[in-house]
Amino acid sequence: MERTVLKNERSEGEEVKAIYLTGFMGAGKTTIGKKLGNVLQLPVIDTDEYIEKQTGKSIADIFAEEGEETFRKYEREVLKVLPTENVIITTGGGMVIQAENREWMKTNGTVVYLHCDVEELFRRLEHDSSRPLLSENKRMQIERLFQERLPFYKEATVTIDTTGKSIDETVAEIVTVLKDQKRWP
Ligand SMILES: Nc1ncnc2c1ncn2[C@@H]1O[C@H](COP(=O)(O)OP(=O)(O)OP(=O)(O)O)[C@@H](O)[C@H]1O
Ligand SMILES: O=C(O)C1=C[C@@H](O)[C@@H](O)[C@H](O)C1
Ligand SMILES: [Mg+2]
Repeated sequence: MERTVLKNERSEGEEVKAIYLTGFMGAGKTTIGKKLGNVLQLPVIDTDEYIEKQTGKSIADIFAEEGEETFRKYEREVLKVLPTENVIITTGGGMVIQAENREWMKTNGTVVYLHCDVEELFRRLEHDSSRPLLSENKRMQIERLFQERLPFYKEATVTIDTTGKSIDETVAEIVTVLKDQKRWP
């Protein structure tokens, strides 16, 4: 994986630790991360998009041609080559399943878990066909994976419940919590 170096947009002494957004597929990490980046004036890197660029393949093709194990290896690698200051990193839904990744994110940044209940996740993902792990029995797969992963998501520094909230409301709540916890100046 190629290392990414960002132009430092914050003044010296103003560095903030990376903000990692975690959560289940459809929780809104990618969507909310982009808006949060606008509000906080921080660059945003999405690990799924980064892997797609580096490999020149879609996530679906990586799963189909190289298998999930290889995709998980790319996820481990990508975290290590991304900056750990002055950046928002929106992760793939399965980033937290590897202990090594959870440790890395906790050590190097603030981990913000975007929670969403299963009903709403299902509504958001019902007509989506881009996620290889939800290709059949979508409802059952969401419920099973969600229960399996919940303990890992809960290891986050901060949990934000997005259920029933608009994208803008969630963004505003993240900013408030980061400021309250002195994780954002
Ligand atoms: N209130 C809401 N908050 C977040 N997303 C919402 C909301 N309402 C609808 N959506 C839609 O749900 C989808 C969330 O998808 P998004 O790709 O951001 O999720 P993700 O967490 O990045 O998933 P993945 O783990 O697969 O990368 C988007 O299409 C978004 O427009
Ligand atoms: O939850 C998951 O395991 C995944 C989520 C997506 O972001 C992609 O990383 C991929 O579809 C796998
Ligand atoms: Mg995403």
